[in-house]
Amino acid sequence: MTFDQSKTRKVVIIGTGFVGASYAYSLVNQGIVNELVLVDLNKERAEGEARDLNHGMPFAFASPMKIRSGDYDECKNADLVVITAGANQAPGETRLDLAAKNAKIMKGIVTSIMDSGFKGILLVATNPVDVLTHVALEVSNLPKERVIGSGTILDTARFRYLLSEYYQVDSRNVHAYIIGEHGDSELPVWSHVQIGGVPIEKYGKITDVEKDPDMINIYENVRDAAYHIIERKGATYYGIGLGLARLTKAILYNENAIVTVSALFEGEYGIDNVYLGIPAVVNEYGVREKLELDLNENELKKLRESAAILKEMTENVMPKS
Ligand SMILES: NC(=O)C1=CN([C@@H]2O[C@H](COP(=O)(O)OP(=O)(O)OC[C@H]3O[C@@H](n4cnc5c(N)ncnc54)[C@H](O)[C@@H]3O)[C@@H](O)[C@H]2O)C=CC1
Ligand SMILES: CC(=O)C(=O)O
Repeated sequence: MTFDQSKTRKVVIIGTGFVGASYAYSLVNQGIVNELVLVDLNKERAEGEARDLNHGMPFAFASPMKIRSGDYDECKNADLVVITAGANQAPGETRLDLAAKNAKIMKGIVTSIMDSGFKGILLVATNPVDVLTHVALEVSNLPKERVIGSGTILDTARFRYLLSEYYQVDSRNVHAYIIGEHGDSELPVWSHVQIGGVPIEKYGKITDVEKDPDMINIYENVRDAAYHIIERKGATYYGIGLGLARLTKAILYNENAIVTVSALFEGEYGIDNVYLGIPAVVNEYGVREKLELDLNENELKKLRESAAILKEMTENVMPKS
């Protein structure tokens, strides 16, 4: 794997807790950026993370990176700013329970980013990610293509992993999407699941995939994965750290990659003015296009229900200007 190093690629991470630090570590391992700046309310923490990461540089696989802690002025010439700051879930809490608290934090952070003169792409991971990406859009006034949420990238990865374990095939040969809310109302697009290009009902010799107990169990384990991990270790971070690195590569290397991000719906699937997880083509300009999946009636109904939940929550917490 070699990357074009002729261009400087600068990323600023806002929030260097579990998620921000895991993402930074993934970037270092994959050598995706040249310059990485860590910003946190807790400046000591950001500085400590920067020092620790720098000490791994002699072991890094790719070209050396410049890593430092800093402040919002660093966003001015950044290609990408990734927001991972804010409260995470306590055991038993839903992502939506964090909405009011994190919307206030998001407003302050995005205002500071924009005050720097930032003109790049904003990527949001803070939960509830769909709601907060919409807040980031409103506060930043950036074009909608350039305000992206990590959406269901992690849920889709969990889904592919669990299917790959069940069928004992490489997860990279499983094609499957989770769409809608990154949260309790998310849904699996069973009608489009393929193993090595073969539809799942044929591959798995299943008559009705939506009613199959093993497949329902897989979906429920995807939906509830964060709860299961938070009960055991307090937070989730490696999976999303790698997912954010994947999105970073898609953006900074103009990959036109199809990834399940949270993007603004504007009438697609009969859904308007709400951010939701959907497979989309992502490149250096942000979201180039959302895929128009041929959803069945049940999937469409569930997607619209998920959208309605998020829309109401977004309206409730959207900061007044
Ligand atoms: N989108 C996804 O798939 C996932 C999202 N998350 C979300 O990521 C967020 C962060 O989670 P963790 O890293 O585990 O939390 P954490 O508590 O470890 O880190 C949060 C960091 O944000 C910083 N912070 C708080 N307010 C700030 C502000 N105004 N400006 C700058 N920094 C500020 C804190 O000082 C802390 O270092 C949570 O909302 C969590 O739910 C977590 C996992 C997956
Ligand atoms: C915490 C969270 O959003 C997740 O692990 O999916």
